[in-house]
Amino acid sequence: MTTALKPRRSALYMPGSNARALDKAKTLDVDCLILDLEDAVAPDAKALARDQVCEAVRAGGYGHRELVIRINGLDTAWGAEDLEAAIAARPDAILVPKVSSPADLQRVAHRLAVGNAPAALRLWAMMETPQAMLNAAAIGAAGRDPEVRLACFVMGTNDLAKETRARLTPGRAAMVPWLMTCVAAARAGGIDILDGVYNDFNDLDGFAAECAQGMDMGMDGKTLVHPKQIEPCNAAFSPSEAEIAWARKINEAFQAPENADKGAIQVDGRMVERLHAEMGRRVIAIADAIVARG
Ligand SMILES: CC(C)(COP(=O)(O)OP(=O)(O)OC[C@H]1O[C@@H](n2cnc3c(N)ncnc32)[C@H](O)[C@@H]1OP(=O)(O)O)[C@@H](O)C(=O)NCCC(=O)NCCSC(=O)C[C@H](O)C(=O)O
Ligand SMILES: [Mg+2]
Repeated sequence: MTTALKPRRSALYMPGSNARALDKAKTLDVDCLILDLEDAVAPDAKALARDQVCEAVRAGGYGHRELVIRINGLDTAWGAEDLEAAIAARPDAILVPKVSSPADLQRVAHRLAVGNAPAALRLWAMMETPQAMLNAAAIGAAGRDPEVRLACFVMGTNDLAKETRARLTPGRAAMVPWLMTCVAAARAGGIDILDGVYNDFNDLDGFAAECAQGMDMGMDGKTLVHPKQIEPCNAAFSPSEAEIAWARKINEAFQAPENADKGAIQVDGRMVERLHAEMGRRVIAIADAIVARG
């Protein structure tokens, strides 16, 4: 299923056990909030986190921000209860951790159907296991199955590093093949994809470099661990004024009567095809959606 065009430049994780962070999130200029019940929450705090997160989602007050609850895996002691509580709370999406096959998503989707979850509630999938890298195409293909409701991949580079023993180095050479495999799988499935987190949140230069790399890779946005990463992330994943101007220029050029029957034309000394105009229309739509979101 093709998701509606919405900016997902920045997605901030926050531990569901941190009431202060849940409140503060209402003031942060972030596109998505991932309210975490999984790895950011200690076992003793799981029930408290579930209650706080579901109450916060029910109470609302988060404005344009897309609300996503990350549940624990269904193979854990908390997963089934998290899922039922999340369905009842009605967030925009439920993020399923450690997805390794389409069956992992189908199981959750079945619970959504049985629990009469609202039609608008989507599934997001954490891509963070070695099996997920090997099954990326099949998992992404679930995006074409309306019953699964899959809308977005989220790269879990910390778990991926742990499970594969690959190192997270500047430039992420070891991760690039997996990141690009998942970008291709997401696009084939018609869904969005968000890049993994940058743990060293005080290193804003390193963070900016990784945002630029994610943008070059085709990521729709990046997941974040700290509020200070939001502003540079939004800037990196927003179309620049120059990109918007170029997009408008090539669309206007193709609309000119003399170009009506042409597939390729010259604009400012560069060859431009209709596919570039199509790409430009997406840039303009994203820019308009960012403005509309306020
Ligand atoms: C890393 C942190 C624990 C640091 O927290 P803290 O020591 O409180 O930092 P600061 O003093 O600098 O905080 C300043 C203020 O900002 C608020 N804050 C901090 N982080 C967040 C946040 N994530 N969301 C909302 N608000 C936040 C503090 O409350 C302070 O506010 P104030 O009191 O008004 O001054 C912390 O940043 C943190 O917990 N980050 C998120 C950790 C997390 O969720 N991790 C799990 C996801 S990462 C992952 O697992 C990805 C994937 O699965 C994979 O495998 O890769
Ligand atoms: Mg993880």
